[in-house]
Order: sequence, then C-alpha cells, then structure tokens
Amino acid sequence: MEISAYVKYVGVNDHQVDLFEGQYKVPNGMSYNSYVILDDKITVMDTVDGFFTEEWMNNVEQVLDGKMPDYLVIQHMEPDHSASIPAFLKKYPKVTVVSTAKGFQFMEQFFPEFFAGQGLPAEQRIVAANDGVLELGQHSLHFVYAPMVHWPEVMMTYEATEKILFAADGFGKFGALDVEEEWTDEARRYYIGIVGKYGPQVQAVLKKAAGLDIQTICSLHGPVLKENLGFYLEKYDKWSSYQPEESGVVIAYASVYGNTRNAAEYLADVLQEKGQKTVLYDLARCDKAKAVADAFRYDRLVLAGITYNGDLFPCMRSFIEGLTERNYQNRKVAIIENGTWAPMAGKLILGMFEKSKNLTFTETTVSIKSAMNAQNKDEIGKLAEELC
Ligand SMILES: Cc1cc2nc3c(=O)[nH]c(=O)nc-3n(C[C@H](O)[C@H](O)[C@H](O)COP(=O)(O)O)c2cc1C
Repeated sequence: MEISAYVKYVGVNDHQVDLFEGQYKVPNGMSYNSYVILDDKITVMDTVDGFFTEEWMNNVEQVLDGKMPDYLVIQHMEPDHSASIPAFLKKYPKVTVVSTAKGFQFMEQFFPEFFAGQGLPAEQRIVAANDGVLELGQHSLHFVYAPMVHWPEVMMTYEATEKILFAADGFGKFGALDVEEEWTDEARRYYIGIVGKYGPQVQAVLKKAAGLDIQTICSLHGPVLKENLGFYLEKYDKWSSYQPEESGVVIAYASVYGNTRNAAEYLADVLQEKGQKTVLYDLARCDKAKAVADAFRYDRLVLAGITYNGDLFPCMRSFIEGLTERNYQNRKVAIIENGTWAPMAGKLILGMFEKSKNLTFTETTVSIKSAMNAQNKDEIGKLAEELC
C-alpha cells in the first residue's frame, strides 16, 4: 500500500490470533503496521508480531528493492511490534536502531543476545530525544514522547514534510486491513481496553499534537487515517477525558436463573417507552470488552446483579473491575440487586466504586428477593424516572 511516493506500508494482517493481548476477541483479526520511508536515509518504522516476521521481511525487501535500510525506528516495544527486531538485525546488521532510552532498555530485556553486552554497538544506536529531530534527506522525523500510551517507552514520530504522525498504538483499532468495517466501534473497544486507563497521558500527547499540522495518521494497528482527522482527534479527546460520547443507558446484568434479567429487561422497556436509548448486556455471556467500551460510550449505567455466596456473581465483579481500573467517572449509575436470603449485591457494588470520581448514584436502589414483584416494578418505575 502506498502512503505517498516516499512512504510505503509493509505491515501484515493476522487472522490467526484468537485473543489479542491475551484477552480481546478480535473476530476480524488484527493488523500489525510497519512503514518504510524512502529517502537518502532509508528508514523502517517499527516491526511486526513474531508470527509474521517472514512475510513482513519480504514486504520490506520488496520496497527496499535491493537497497539497504539505514534506520530502524522502534516507537513501541510491545512484542506485537518488536518481536521481529532480531531477524531484521540479522539480515541488516549495519542498520542503526532509533528508540527512546527505555526502548533500548526493553530491547536488552527482550533480546539480550542483540542488545546486552556485545550486542548492537553504541555507534548503531540513536537514543531519540523528546522533541529530537532525525534528518533523512527530504524528510525529517520529530520524536514526540508518549509515555504510558500505553507502555512507558513509547514515542510517536511526526514527519514534517509529508505531515504524517506515526502514532505508535494511538488511533489504532481491532481488525485486519483486509476486512472492511466502520472505524469507531472497534477503535473505541481497542482504546478503552488497551489505552483507557491512561487518559491524562493521552491528553498530554493530544496537546503536543495540537501544535502539529497533521494530514495523515499512521497507527501501528488499523487503517491509515487520511481524511476528516478532526473526527478521530475529537473521539480521542472525549475518550481520554472520560466524557460520555452519547446519551444512553447501559443495563449490565448478572443473573443465573433469569429473575434479575427479567428486572433488567423490564427497566429497559420502561426507559424505551420514555424515549431513552438502552443497551442490555448479559455479563455472563457478552464480550466484556464491548460492555466496558459501551459503559464509557454512554452517560448512564445500571448494574443489576445477584448476590452469590455472600459476594457478587464473578462476571459482575469482573465487569466493575474493568470499569474502575480504567478510571470510570462522569456517569450516573443505578443499582438493582437480587438476593434470596441475604441480599448484599447492592452494598458490594457500591463498595467497588468507593475510589471512583464524579459518579452520581440514583436515590433509588431496587432490592429484589428472588423474583421481581409488584413493589419492585413500582421501584423500577421510580428508578427509570431518576435516569431520565
Ligand atoms: C450459586 C448461588 C449462590 C447464591 N448465593 C446467595 C447468597 O449468598 N445470598 C443470597 O441472598 N442469595 C444468593 N443466591 C440467590 C441469588 O442472589 C438470586 O436471588 C437467585 O439466583 C435468583 O436470581 P436470578 O434468577 O437472577 O439468578 C444464590 C444463587 C445461586 C445460584
């Protein structure tokens, strides 16, 4: 794929991966992106996952067309981007590696035979400085540190001539490039899941990016973004400031025999009659990452859960942890609990949010004893009022 006359795409698609980063289902696979900048100094931007080293090396060789690369820029050391460094160094032993100091530290940890002791000599290493510049000829690379987006060593790279931001994992999405799909849902699930915890750090990078004239965004995952970049920057600004994108109520329930599900569905009906957008999640069966992403997408959340051996049903606990570990905030939250002999779910749910900021809990908490009764229906009606 040609980004421009001088910048070529040499990445790969992965349809083998079952769980990306060991937890995310990716029905449309993943892409591991890498780019070659052809100039006086030929530069390769990042490598790819170790399962695709050979394919990637062939892609690079095709674009090099017999020439030798001068630089290998490593923006992010996570193995889905760094695992092919050793093969690349074996094939191109004269290349100079460019990365942050922490990037080199991680290279020594992951690939000691190439970077520790007698490894790559100092004259073949360039430690990129924050705001540092590397001239390639017509192109110049400006390094923008992006620590904890989402690892500590990460930097992004702005190429000033063609106004390209090589964004490391930023602006990425789940899904291989040979699958046509709308960007937002899988970019949101990817961002909230992988980067969501680091909103302040993303905000810091967005502030630096605001000063750059960016016309193309080349992420390490997902499509190259060329048009309407304001849309993507606005999404990242909203997601990283923990603001809801849309008005709507996510109703996430954890039910074994269906009584709590009935209450959740009844609430959804009442809210829909009031013109509210609702999204229901059966936490025992849904894609948790999707439910977490929607909890950040919408402005209201209802947690409907059973008491389970004096605790929360595991899928409810895991879902709430998925929210709190990503700094869930700025939302209105309601609770429907169920217990047959000693309902505790409401108290336990509330306790899990005690360290969270800017959450408003409804006055009404609905407490069901085994199965929803007429009084519970009235309480759910009141709850719906509070949620509108
Ligand atoms: C394995 C199991 C353990 C339960 N433990 C408790 C409990 O400790 N305290 C309690 O009040 N109810 C307990 N319950 C009852 C549930 O909280 C709930 O009332 C019942 O499952 C009906 O809701 P459901 O149809 O949504 O599952 C338990 C239910 C199950 C299946």
